[in-house]
Amino acid sequence: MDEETYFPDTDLEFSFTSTTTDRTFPSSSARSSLARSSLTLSFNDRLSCSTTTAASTTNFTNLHHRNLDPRWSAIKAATNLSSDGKLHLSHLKLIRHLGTGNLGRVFLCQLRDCSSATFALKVIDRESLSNKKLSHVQMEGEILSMLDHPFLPTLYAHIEASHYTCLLIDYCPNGDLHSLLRKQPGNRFPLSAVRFFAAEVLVALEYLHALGIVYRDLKPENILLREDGHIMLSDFDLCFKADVVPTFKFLRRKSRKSRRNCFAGECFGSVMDSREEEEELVPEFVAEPVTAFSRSCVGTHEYLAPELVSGNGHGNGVDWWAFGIFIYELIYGTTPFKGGSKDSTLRNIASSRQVRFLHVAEVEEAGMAEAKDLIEKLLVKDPRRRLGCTRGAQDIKRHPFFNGIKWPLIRHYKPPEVVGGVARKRGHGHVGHVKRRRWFWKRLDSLLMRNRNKGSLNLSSYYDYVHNSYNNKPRKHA
Ligand SMILES: Nc1ncnc2c1ncn2[C@@H]1O[C@H](COP(=O)(O)OP(=O)(O)OP(=O)(O)O)[C@@H](O)[C@H]1O
Repeated sequence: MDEETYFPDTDLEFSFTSTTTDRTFPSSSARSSLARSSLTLSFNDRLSCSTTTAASTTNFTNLHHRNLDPRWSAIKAATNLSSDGKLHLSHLKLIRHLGTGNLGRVFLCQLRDCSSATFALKVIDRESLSNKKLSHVQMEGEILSMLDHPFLPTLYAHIEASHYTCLLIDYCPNGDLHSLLRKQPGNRFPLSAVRFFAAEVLVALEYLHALGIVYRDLKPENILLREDGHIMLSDFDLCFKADVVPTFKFLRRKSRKSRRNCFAGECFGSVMDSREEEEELVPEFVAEPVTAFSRSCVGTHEYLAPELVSGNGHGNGVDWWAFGIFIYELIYGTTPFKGGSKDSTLRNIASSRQVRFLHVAEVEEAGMAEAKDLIEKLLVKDPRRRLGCTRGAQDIKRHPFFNGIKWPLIRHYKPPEVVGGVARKRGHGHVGHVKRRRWFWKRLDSLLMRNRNKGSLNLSSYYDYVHNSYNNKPRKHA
């Protein structure tokens, strides 16, 4: 059946008309009132987007690291039964609205034939977007299709249906890091939790940079928490892509050399061992878009790097600056250059004012000296001298703040136990709650069916209603 024809009969339209959002869901509710917005002034980056032509494409690859994930198998089973071998919206059942972003709405959904396979479905109505926002949609789709990393979303399917672009990605049931931060005493995470979240974000950024992707929108709001408590970076619409030319760079590293004293060409095991420190040049593989260059001013005010604010062009260094702001915010509950207004924040960033640390008694714990040192090295105003800008994430990983982290094992680390950290398992009360809502939706659906019989539906007016009732002034992109 043609997508155009069956689309209005799916649950999707059904939920567009719903006025219910799960207010207990941490990311949708908290974000709507607090989330800071990202700034987009111009968009003239070098885009290497391919145009989306397929009516409906499913992103399958046997090489994906989640290949053995039951959700892939469930999708494969659904598409095997599909007449054209593709996933369609009719395969999906919407459960509830999770949140509304700059580009579209996100729904929790499951496969009709496999209720245990849950996903997040980002639905973008292309007809309602300006050309600039359409380019962001294209960028987000393109970036998502490139990703294969445990701390980044998996794109299970990219469905083009009528004027909707739908992206099926991992569902993160534990909300976002900004909401979680706001639940902590004093809005601050313990240093052990900061180290954990920062390390995972660092690894995700390293991966993006190795693909030539500069993220440009790092902030706690864009870090979602998976079911297992590990992070998932989201929101790729402000990224820009550059060519990465992997190179070998030579690092100066101190090493201890042992010298044995030999006599007359004879070496004795018992002779004195003298150890001395020497500097040696060690070749290191760097895959970092160090020559990436863009002039667009995008991001979130408090997180903008000075070179972004000045508009003189920027590269990968903006992510390392934002990484410094991010660590600061997780430790202190606020950002270091925040002023009374957005303008004064930007002025503080652009000025020569260096980062200052708050004096909070509870914050002074073991490891703070290393944390402050790392923040200072990341918040260097001149990107040429900023940690990470020349040799990438390797330099940051080596900083003493991250001492003891076994980087290859990081995805197996136990996430920190913080206040409100892991969603409670659904008990009977919750099921009842969902059932009540379903009943409500059913009524809406029958109302819709009656309306449909009377004449054509006006989706946008329903959308406006839904949109306005969900969005009580989010911290939006400026
Ligand atoms: N994979 C996901 N799992 C759970 N909730 C999600 C997921 N993706 C998005 N959400 C929720 O949906 C909301 C909207 O997300 P979306 O990515 O469209 O916009 P956003 O994060 O507000 O960013 P922007 O407006 O900058 O594009 C988010 O605030 C979040 O609460």
